[in-house]
Amino acid sequence: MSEGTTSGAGGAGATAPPRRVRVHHLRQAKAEGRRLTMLTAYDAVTARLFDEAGLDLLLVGDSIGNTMHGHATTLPVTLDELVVAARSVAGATRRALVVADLPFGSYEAGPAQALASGVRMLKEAGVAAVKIEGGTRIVPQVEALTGAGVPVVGHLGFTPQSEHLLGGPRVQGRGQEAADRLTADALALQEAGAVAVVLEMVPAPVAARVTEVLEVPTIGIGAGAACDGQVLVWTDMAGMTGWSPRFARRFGEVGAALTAAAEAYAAAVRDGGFPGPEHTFER
Ligand SMILES: Nc1nc(=O)c2c([nH]1)NC[C@@H]1CN(c3ccc(C(=O)N[C@@H](CCC(=O)O)C(=O)O)cc3)CN21
Ligand SMILES: CC(C)C(=O)C(=O)O
Ligand SMILES: [Mg+2]
Repeated sequence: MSEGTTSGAGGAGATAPPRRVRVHHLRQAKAEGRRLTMLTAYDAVTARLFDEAGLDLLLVGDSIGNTMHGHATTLPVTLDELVVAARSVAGATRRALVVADLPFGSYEAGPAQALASGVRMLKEAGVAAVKIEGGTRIVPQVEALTGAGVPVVGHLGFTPQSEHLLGGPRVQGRGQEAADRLTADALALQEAGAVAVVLEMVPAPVAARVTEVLEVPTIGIGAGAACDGQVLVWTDMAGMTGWSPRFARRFGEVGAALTAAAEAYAAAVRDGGFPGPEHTFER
């Protein structure tokens, strides 16, 4: 889905902003067979880089808890924390559609709670959609958000906010009954108004079937190649971590590059090579 990166085609000049990806483009991309690309981002620095790289969607994930705040799970992340991160991402993004997770405890109580949290994300952070975990049990929340103009992305399969209930990071939807339940959940989310559904740690044939029956796109993470799009946690994608889930691929060694830059800086300070005359105000 890269058509929006060619800006200025209408004669508006080289400085015309790229066309913004919007929620109605998601179904359109699926119908036209264009794969959707999504990465997490937690701050303005990475959001600008990923937006310039042409990513279609950026997810301000509650994985910020693991990746940036050093928690073992996503559970401690608060709505206040995620609103700050989402505001940074949305403010630094020109083309990508920005989606923010609603964190654990900010939507489960019911439609009113979900709506209050979703409205904060659009009003205070300026994102275009929110993502919530769960199927049939959160349909009232999806309906309330959608009805109020807050687009919702669903999230099925392994849902990290329920990891204690699920017994850890486990593949979900194995076996006929579980696969049928997952498919029914996906259809229920779409019926309630979800604009896309993330499938995490789902057997590839099950994700393929869900992708086939849905009109809205599926975005997979550990869910095989048949999904309409893919999402990864950026620190896994860029090689920032020692360990990553099996479903992630390192597309770079940014962690090693950053360590090398920091070492070079420290060495130059120690040996007097930095700052040089060009970095110095003589008067
Ligand atoms: N860095 C990072 N990457 C992620 O993809 C991610 C997060 N953090 N935090 C939020 C959730 C949690 N996720 C996780 C967490 C752990 C595993 C894990 O331990 N997987 C094992 C076993 C999987 C199995 O075969 O059952 C693995 O080896 O990949 C997977 C996904 C995915 N999300
Ligand atoms: C792994 C993705 C889908 C997510 O929810 C997150 O990064 O929080
Ligand atoms: Mg998440």
